[in-house]
Amino acid sequence: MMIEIKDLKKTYNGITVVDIPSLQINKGESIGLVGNNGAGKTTLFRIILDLIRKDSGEVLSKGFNVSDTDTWKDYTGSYLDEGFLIEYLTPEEYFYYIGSLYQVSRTDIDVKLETYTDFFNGEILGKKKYIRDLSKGNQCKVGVVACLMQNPEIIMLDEPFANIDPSTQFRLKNMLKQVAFEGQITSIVSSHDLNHVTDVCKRILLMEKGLIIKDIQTDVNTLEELESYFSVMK
Ligand SMILES: Nc1ncnc2c1ncn2[C@@H]1O[C@H](COP(=O)(O)OP(=O)(O)OP(=O)(O)O)[C@@H](O)[C@H]1O
Repeated sequence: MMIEIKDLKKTYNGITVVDIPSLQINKGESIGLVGNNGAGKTTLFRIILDLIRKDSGEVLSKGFNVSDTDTWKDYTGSYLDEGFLIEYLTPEEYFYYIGSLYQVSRTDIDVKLETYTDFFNGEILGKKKYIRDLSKGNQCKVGVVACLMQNPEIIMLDEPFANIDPSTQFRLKNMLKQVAFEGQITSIVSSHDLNHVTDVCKRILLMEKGLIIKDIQTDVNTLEELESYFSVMK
């Protein structure tokens, strides 16, 4: 078991924004998290990463409570927003810094960066630009690649497709599919793009008002099922 959630509740001003009595995510699963604006996806991510306080319940990562332990940080790669980057560094400096935290040498970082040449599309490396001066989409690319540089056992990405161009979406999908195919890395990816998540993720969690109202193993009918749910909601 990679992640286990028990009796989790979070409220803001008396309104419940996350309410998950029980959820288990197994090692190697690829999870797509969908739900309309305000459904609670980002809040759930932040609770799993121990970035915000929950009202009750617990999140266990490989059996250990994320609020009481730090070991999960060694194998958890996440990119939720630009706040996860260090904006006064260039992308290279940032990748080396991440490498130094995770015992990955500069040479190994350079070798890995070679494999992202197409993904970066000539706009990230060698530009002597600080991360703060990159476009939002390019910042997202840096954040996603930084996650993968950490040799993580689990990656968590919040709307990674939102600001990236169609070619990069395609490449990111292939990267995530590869990760899912290899089955070594557990992934949780939120998206408003139902095509992307059903294409990439083998299991879809649908959130509405803090609740997980559908938990589906992706099959040929899943896209249609989700589309009909969201069209009813309009
Ligand atoms: N710091 C906060 N104070 C008060 N309410 C908050 C706070 N953070 C989130 N919320 C509320 O919690 C609910 C869930 O928000 P959340 O950002 O988790 O949704 P989401 O599913 O990620 O939405 P989106 O698709 O728009 O990113 C929303 O109603 C939001 O307004």
